[in-house]
Amino acid sequence: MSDALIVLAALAAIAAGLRAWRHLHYPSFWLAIGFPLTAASVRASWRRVALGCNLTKKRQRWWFTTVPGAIASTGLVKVRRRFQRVAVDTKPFMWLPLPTRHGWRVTLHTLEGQTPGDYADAAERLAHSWGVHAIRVSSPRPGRVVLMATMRDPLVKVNELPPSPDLLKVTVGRLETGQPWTIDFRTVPHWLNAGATQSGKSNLANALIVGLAAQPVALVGFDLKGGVEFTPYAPRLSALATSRIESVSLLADLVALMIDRMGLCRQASARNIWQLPPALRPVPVVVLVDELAELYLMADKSEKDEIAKTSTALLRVAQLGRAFGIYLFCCGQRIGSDLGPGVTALRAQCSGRICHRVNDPETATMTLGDLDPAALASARAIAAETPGVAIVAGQDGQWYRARSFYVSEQTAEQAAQTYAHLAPSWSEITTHLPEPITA
Ligand SMILES: Nc1ncnc2c1ncn2[C@@H]1O[C@H](COP(=O)(O)OP(=O)(O)OP(=O)(O)O)[C@@H](O)[C@H]1O
Repeated sequence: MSDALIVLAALAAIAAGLRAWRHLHYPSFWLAIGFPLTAASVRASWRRVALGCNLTKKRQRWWFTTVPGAIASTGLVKVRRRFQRVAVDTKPFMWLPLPTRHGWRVTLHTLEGQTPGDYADAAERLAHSWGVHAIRVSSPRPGRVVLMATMRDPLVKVNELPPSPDLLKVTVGRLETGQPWTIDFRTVPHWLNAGATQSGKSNLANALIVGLAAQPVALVGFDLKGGVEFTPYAPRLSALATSRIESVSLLADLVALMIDRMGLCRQASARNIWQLPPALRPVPVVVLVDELAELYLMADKSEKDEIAKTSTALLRVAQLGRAFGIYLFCCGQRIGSDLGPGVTALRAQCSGRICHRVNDPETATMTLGDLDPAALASARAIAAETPGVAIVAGQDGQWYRARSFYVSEQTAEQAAQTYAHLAPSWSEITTHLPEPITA
């Protein structure tokens, strides 16, 4: 009887302990106990880890060494200790690790002949040596490398979409560093968002619509999936094209609007609309394109002219739109050079790149190819079970693994209804424009 009671009491104590552990505030627990232990072990193991990851260099040092001396009367060889110059393995100097929300970071001084690329190549080996989820490498200035370690994948669960009060700036998710993932059209005006079906492209577009809906911007949609994606958001859209024919005319409007704004800026001696006095400044326009490939696919030769017009107009918007407050966000399952030179030229204009899970290596290469090859490898490794995870490049010239906040169609629809009164009418925006020449 008493044994059973002891077992029960022990089980109750373990259960209570586990509950308390689950409710511990992770960062404070991490700061108080986890981080000091980890930092000590990182510092203690640095020589071995650097040696194992080929990050050391041989340097000549004055060192006490043992050399064979004279033969003693016993017949044994006497050893002598001598101070002499020998080649020793030198590890890069490591500052004290600092705690971050999801792990730690540490600054290193590179050794002669080393580049940040050498550390990026060794990142996976470093992560395995220290038993962490991932190591990311950045270089704040020449001669310095920062290793950022994440202890566990911070993208397994991301929180609710926060409000986005700044104009043309939307926090759409979280980066693997724990920082917010922000799309800021004024910093990076044009974006390519690629991903296979069910990879999370539309979810990201939903997050953008929810973030921008409350802002004084005009939203324009090109929904080449027959309107199924953006029609529910029509109350907040100023214009929506759901077919190639409608796209040709809407793009002609956008080009005419851009030319009109050019004239306005020229008259006011301004280089862009942001230099205009607020009273004269026209409303910024964010153009959302879903299924980019549909704009370029040709079923028969009769569509050739239409495609050429669409392609040229979209490219002009991408080339000149930034200064005149017209921004692009283009989504596509497949963005390959086989779609024609228009796509390749458009891609070159889009400095913001988002690559969700993709089916073909070419789309990943087209989206991220001219970035670090490691970004490409990371994009190919995105699992189907993690929709919304993407490799993101843009703002600061670096690439990151990130995950968008989950935003259901219902939430985006509700935002579109709530802020429908903020949608500028397209006819008002374009009323003073000359008739576009479509022939
Ligand atoms: N960040 C996310 N977190 C959790 N679930 C997500 C996330 N993003 C997308 N999902 C889930 O993945 C599913 C597919 O997402 P979404 O519709 O955005 O994919 P898609 O790439 O637009 O697909 P398609 O090209 O077929 O329209 C959604 O039903 C949603 O439940």
